[in-house]
Amino acid sequence: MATPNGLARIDTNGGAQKTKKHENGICHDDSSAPVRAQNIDELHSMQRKRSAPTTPIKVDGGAASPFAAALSEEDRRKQQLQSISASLASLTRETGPKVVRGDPARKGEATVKVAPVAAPPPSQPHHHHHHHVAPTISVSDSSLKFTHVLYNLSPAELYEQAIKYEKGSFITDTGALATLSGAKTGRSPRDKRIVKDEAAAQELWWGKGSPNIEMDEHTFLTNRERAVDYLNSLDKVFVNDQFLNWDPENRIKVRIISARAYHSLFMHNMCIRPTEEELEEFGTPDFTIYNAGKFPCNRYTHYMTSSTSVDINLGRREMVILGTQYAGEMKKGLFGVMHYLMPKRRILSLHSGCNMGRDGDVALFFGLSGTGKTTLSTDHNRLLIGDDEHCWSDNGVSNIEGGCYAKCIDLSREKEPDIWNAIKFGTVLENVVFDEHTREVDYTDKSVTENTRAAYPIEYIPNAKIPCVGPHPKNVILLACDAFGVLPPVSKLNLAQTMYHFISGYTALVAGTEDGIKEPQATFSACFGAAFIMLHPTKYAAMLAEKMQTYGATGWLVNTGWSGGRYGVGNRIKLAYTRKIIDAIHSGELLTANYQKTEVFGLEIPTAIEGVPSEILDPTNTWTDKAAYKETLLKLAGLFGKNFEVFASYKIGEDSTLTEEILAAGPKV
Ligand SMILES: Nc1ncnc2c1ncn2[C@@H]1O[C@H](COP(=O)(O)OP(=O)(O)O)[C@@H](O)[C@H]1O
Ligand SMILES: C=C(OP(=O)(O)O)C(=O)O
Ligand SMILES: [Ca+2]
Ligand SMILES: [Mn+2]
Repeated sequence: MATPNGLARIDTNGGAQKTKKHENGICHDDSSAPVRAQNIDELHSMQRKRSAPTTPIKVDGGAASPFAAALSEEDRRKQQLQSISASLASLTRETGPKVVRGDPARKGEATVKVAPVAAPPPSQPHHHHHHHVAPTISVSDSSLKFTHVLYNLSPAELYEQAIKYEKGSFITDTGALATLSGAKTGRSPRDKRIVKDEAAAQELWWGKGSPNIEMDEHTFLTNRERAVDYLNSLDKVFVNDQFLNWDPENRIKVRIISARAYHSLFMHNMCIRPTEEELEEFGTPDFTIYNAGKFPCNRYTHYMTSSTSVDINLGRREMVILGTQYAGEMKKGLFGVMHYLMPKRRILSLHSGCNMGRDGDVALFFGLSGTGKTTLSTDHNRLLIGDDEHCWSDNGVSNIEGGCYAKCIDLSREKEPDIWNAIKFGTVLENVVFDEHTREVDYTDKSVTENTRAAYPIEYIPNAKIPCVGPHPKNVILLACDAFGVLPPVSKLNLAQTMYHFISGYTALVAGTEDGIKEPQATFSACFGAAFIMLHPTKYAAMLAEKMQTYGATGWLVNTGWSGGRYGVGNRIKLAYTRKIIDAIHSGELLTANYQKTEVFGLEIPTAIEGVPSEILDPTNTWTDKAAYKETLLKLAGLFGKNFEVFASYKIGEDSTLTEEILAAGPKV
């Protein structure tokens, strides 16, 4: 099998061998073709060329079969690059830069040979003239420039790009790509803008409490131009063409144009990765992101409060990112778009994790950031459908994404083995600190940020359910990390209570993590994801109520936060106990348990759960200072009531009795 120079199994035959292999139904796998390369450089160039997944269809140069598809590989590439060039054209220009495929650093290699194929200015004829034509007024400088497109590179290629060109990129001891996101290590919800055109003014939720801060079309175009100009000024850009939503009927095609290999690898992991065939037929994307995050926004345009601007234009189906390199901005930006597109199709978009038991019982895990969606949906005994973003249609649930984005602060192999093991080659590790020499990551180190993250393809979790779809949910679990320590570890909710808590979207986080005890901060985020919803929360709530009723799903409220006192006095509920509670929900054990009702919040709490000390199930037992407990409980109830005031005047669904029941389902102060 080994070739004469000892290099076994490398196809040096330019792909021609591939077509030969199956001739007459016989697989000539053992035939060793002569090495055609004259030197090692040539061999390397062939090896790279053959293996590059940037060639989405049949290997080029292979014996062109008379039965080949109508569109030649070259024409297809040409179309693809023209479409990217059009993407990169600003609005005042007729064309973008001349985009070519491949890394400019690999001069003279085959990747560059595909040549300038960008749309020529309309005044210039396509062919015949090889002499230089002076630019006309309709041609700007940028359309004369070459921008190399690194199109759907593989993780290995993206590693090389990141390590070679991006400061702060390193390979960790387990093979992950450690990288830094720059000054922003979390999302910037206050800098997110939505273009309020006529349709958006009608359809979206605006005003008090809404996350949608308006932007006019002109300001959007100013920012878009700034982003496009920045991207065009670069030698090379990364382009990802991928999908969102595993439901084949409701799949969305997205294109992400970015300046960093880190961003391209992140989206490679987080979106659904197309097969070669799917990429071949990709066509025009439904939505495009221009990520110029390394470049600040123009502070002199309207609406800007900082150098960061994340702008969504639903009409143009575009998103522009300036002044933040935090990669989560892209994934959550697209999630916002899905929160608009899916309800139009009567599909409910959910900020939740999702998993499924071996006998098909599906659970949803709603919750704000840090409450446990990723941790609890990643369960060794169950199939993972997804950790963060889903759709619930008439056919069941589907994951929107192709990957997971786990928090890794204090990550341990013992407590979260599946996430731990997913941090390997291909995974993006953001803002972690590691040993300079061993490259061993210290997950307890918060010196860059507490929001350290790992982004990995969902198949890195051994029991991922691929395709990531499942039947209608049986359990709807609302997660709240209650730093006040007064919510019970688990409560069973009726439908009205489920809606009340879904619309409230409560969690409480600790203000600071150091210098002693600080007051926990209550956060209310409608639908457990106010930052991403586009319509009024009651629209999503009505859809959820209808679906839960139709399919008979049970609601649960799980406190993954404090017990036995507020933050600083009590302790965070042990993850092992929360897992036992979740197990009892999945198994059905909790449906038939004995319940008692709590004061103020009126929650039904079980008296016993296998594997969990019974005394922790009722917070009145765990607080030693009973007066402090009551005071804190009333304080939190007051915050809930105040938050819900804005929703009191809205009707939920067609039936006004449900609305009244929901209003009555809140705490009584
Ligand atoms: N009882 C608990 N339940 C869930 N998570 C817990 C618990 N105790 C500590 N944690 C930690 O809280 C974090 C939850 O974060 P994560 O699952 O990423 O949240 P989300 O996906 O909702 O943003 C993890 O770091 C997890 O280890
Ligand atoms: C990516 C995010 O989601 P989560 O914290 O819910 O995992 C985020 O909020 O930036
Ligand atoms: Ca070839
Ligand atoms: Mn998560």
